[in-house]
Parts: sequence; C-alpha cells; structure tokens
Amino acid sequence: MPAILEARQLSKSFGSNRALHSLDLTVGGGEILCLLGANGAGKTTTINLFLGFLSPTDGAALVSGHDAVRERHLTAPKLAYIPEQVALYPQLSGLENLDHFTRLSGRRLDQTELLAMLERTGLSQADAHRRAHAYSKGMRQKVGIAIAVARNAEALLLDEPMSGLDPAAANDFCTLLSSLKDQGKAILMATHDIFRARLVGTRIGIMKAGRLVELLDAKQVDAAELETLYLAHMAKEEPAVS
Ligand SMILES: Nc1ncnc2c1ncn2[C@@H]1O[C@H](COP(=O)(O)OP(=O)(O)OP(=O)(O)O)[C@@H](O)[C@H]1O
Repeated sequence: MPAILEARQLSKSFGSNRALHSLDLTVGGGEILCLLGANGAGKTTTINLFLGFLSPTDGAALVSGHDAVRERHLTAPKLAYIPEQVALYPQLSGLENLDHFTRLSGRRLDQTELLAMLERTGLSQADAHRRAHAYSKGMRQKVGIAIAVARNAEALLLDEPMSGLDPAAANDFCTLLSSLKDQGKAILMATHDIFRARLVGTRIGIMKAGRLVELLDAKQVDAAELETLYLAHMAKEEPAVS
C-alpha cells in the first residue's frame, strides 16, 4: 500500500542535542503505527516534523510524497493533529467547536451531519450541545477526533492522546482509532501505553534517544512480551535498526 506518511533519513538537532537520528519509517492508509519511548526519545519531534512545525536538519518528512516544510500548503490539509489536550473554545458547545474548526478547514457541513459525526465518536446529543468548558478530557478528545474526520484528513498524528483518560474512555478512544484505520486513514501515535499500543497498533516502533531501535508487527508479540522487549531496549546501549 502506498505510504501516506514517510520519514526519509529524518534527522533533527537542537544545537548539539541530536533529538532525531536518521529516522526511516512509513505509515500507509489502514495502518496505526504506535511509537513508544522514554521521555525525550524523539516522538514529539517526529510528529512536529510531519506537521511542518519544525524543519529537519537532514532528510525529509513526506506526506503523500510532499515535503512537510517546503510544501506545507499541500500537506497541512491532509493532516489532523490530536495533542494530549485537545484545545476547544470553552464558551462554545462541542457542536459549535466542530462547526468552527470544520469551516476553518474550508468545508461546510450542516448541523445534522456535524451532530452525526459527534455521535459516531460516542458523544451524546445532549453533551454535543453543552459548553466545552464542562467537558471531561475524554469528551474533548472525541470532539478532536470528530474535527479530524470532518476535515477529511488522510493522516492523523496523535501525541499521547490517551494519557489521563480513564480505562473506559481510553478503550472508547482505541475503538474510534480502529474504525478510522478501517476507513483507510494513516495513523501515527506517540504513546507511553504499551498495553493499548499493542491492542490498537498494527505496528509498534520503539524509540530511544532519537533512534528507532525496534519496529515490529503488533501481531508478533503479546503485551507482556512487548513490555519485556521495551524494558530490555531501555536498559542497553544499541545502534538503530533503521
Ligand atoms: N524546541 C526544542 N528546543 C530544544 N530542544 C528540544 C526542543 N524540542 C525537543 N527538544 C529535545 O529533543 C529531544 C526529544 O524530545 P521529544 O519531545 O521529541 O521527546 P518525546 O519522545 O516526545 O518525549 P516525551 O515522552 O517526554 O514527550 C529531547 O532531548 C528534548 O529536550
């Protein structure tokens, strides 16, 4: 399947700190690649390079073959970004937020379509009409997913979107991601949740100190084996696999 997201020898240094060393990876439509790694491993840097928020020191981040920095006008509409805390206008309802962000992306959907999108994420009609300042984190993440769907993005970049979600909300979130994968979206997610990475991911990458040290098919391991592998990588010095 053709790659929607592709990192080619992607490297980023901040002064003398090499945050990312020559990363090669691809994420195709219908794939969820989960990036695991300790704090400072380079996961957020990778996402920011795809978003074009950072320029690589070497190599390139490509979105459907376009350079994420030089051709950002082409790549930005293809991407949806879901951070740890989805920022919504607190005085607007979930429905009004969705309407606002959808219009910003140049699309116009009527109220019935917007409500249906929110309902598909599991947000009730009553909650869709409540002001976002009263939303739980899980509810905000659902609106974030609805915004991504309404924008018709081809790829989703998620940076620790489940941290702080209770198990039921995290489970709902994984179900939503799986349905987006089944619709052909390419999903790259940074997470510290080994168990859910194994559950929802089609592939798992382990990063350490800016290097991709392991890239495996999620079906190859169970959660306990993945945790053992992860801890073994964290404990030793090693070169990159990519
Ligand atoms: N804007 C910046 N300026 C300077 N250094 C930065 C900047 N952003 C990231 N770094 C450094 O780059 C390295 C990788 O950071 P990054 O945020 O990508 O890690 P991470 O894997 O996302 O970590 P976490 O799990 O804590 O979110 C770290 O050493 C970090 O201090």
